[in-house]
Amino acid sequence: MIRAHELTKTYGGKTVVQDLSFTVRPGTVTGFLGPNGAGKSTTMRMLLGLDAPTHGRATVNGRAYAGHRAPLTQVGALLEARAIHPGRSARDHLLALALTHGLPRRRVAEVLELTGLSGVADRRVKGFSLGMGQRLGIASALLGDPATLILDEPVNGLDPEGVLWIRTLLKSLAAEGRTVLVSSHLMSEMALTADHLVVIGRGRLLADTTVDDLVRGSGGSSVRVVTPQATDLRRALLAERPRGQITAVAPDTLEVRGADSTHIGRTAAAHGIALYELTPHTASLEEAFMNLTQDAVDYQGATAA
Ligand SMILES: Nc1ncnc2c1ncn2[C@@H]1O[C@H](COP(=O)(O)OP(=O)(O)OP(=O)(O)O)[C@@H](O)[C@H]1O
Repeated sequence: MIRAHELTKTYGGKTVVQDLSFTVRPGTVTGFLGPNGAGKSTTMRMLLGLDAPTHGRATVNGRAYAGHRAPLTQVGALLEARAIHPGRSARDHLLALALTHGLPRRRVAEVLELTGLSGVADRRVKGFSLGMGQRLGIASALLGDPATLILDEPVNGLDPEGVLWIRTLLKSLAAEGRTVLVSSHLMSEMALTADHLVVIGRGRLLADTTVDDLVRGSGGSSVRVVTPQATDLRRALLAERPRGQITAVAPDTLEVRGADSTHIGRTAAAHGIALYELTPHTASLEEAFMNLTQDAVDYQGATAA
């Protein structure tokens, strides 16, 4: 379990994380999302005791990170900036980590196997691809068999097979009852991996909700209707639900928000209106994220007119 309570971080007068409170529960994968510069890495560093909050506090498994006697057995972390000695092999890197933290040697072989690195365990890290380095970072995070994992952009640099592997791994770690907090820029990937989401923008909490509720609540879902009686259907739908939003995207095509396809189909049947097409469109997590964060984006590209 991870708890952030009123976490605030100020750098040289600029507040980059502000009054952030959330709880990450065991047994689920929680996605940590936010536009570039939103404060995700800073928050993760505060959770791990690498940055001191200006105000507020963070606990992992009931204590501040620094308060744990054997932190690697409590929290495994993968941060973007990794410091791995390039001349060392993966096995030696993990062995050094295990020995300095009082962890059993057998864990080294176990995590190498788990992360698919057994075959390259004795190669020097300096020859590793980005994806292999990422796997080694995850192996290090898992070394202490921790109940909580905090991973900053773990799919960075992974190929599609690697992305699938990490998705499966994170879900199985959560299914074992662990707490898993994972940041990512890839919304489509988070939609497949996470059950719960904490979304921040400009250092503030924007949403702490399930993936389903975020998508549903974004108002992005609509139904596309093709009918030769578009005007009649629009009138019939508005008579029943005056607050519904109906946009004519072509003379015979309506985009309806605020009514599902069952309701639209029944209304059309009741008025003898023929339908040629009735297609529900559910907003993607990407769309929901854009809706939620559009006012909290620091670096926005110009939109073509
Ligand atoms: N050590 C530091 N000193 C000054 N400013 C910092 C420091 N670390 C982060 N910042 C600033 O804090 C803000 C949040 O940065 P952070 O890296 O936490 O965001 P992020 O959400 O992880 O972004 P990204 O998705 O781009 O990695 C940025 O404006 C960044 O420039």
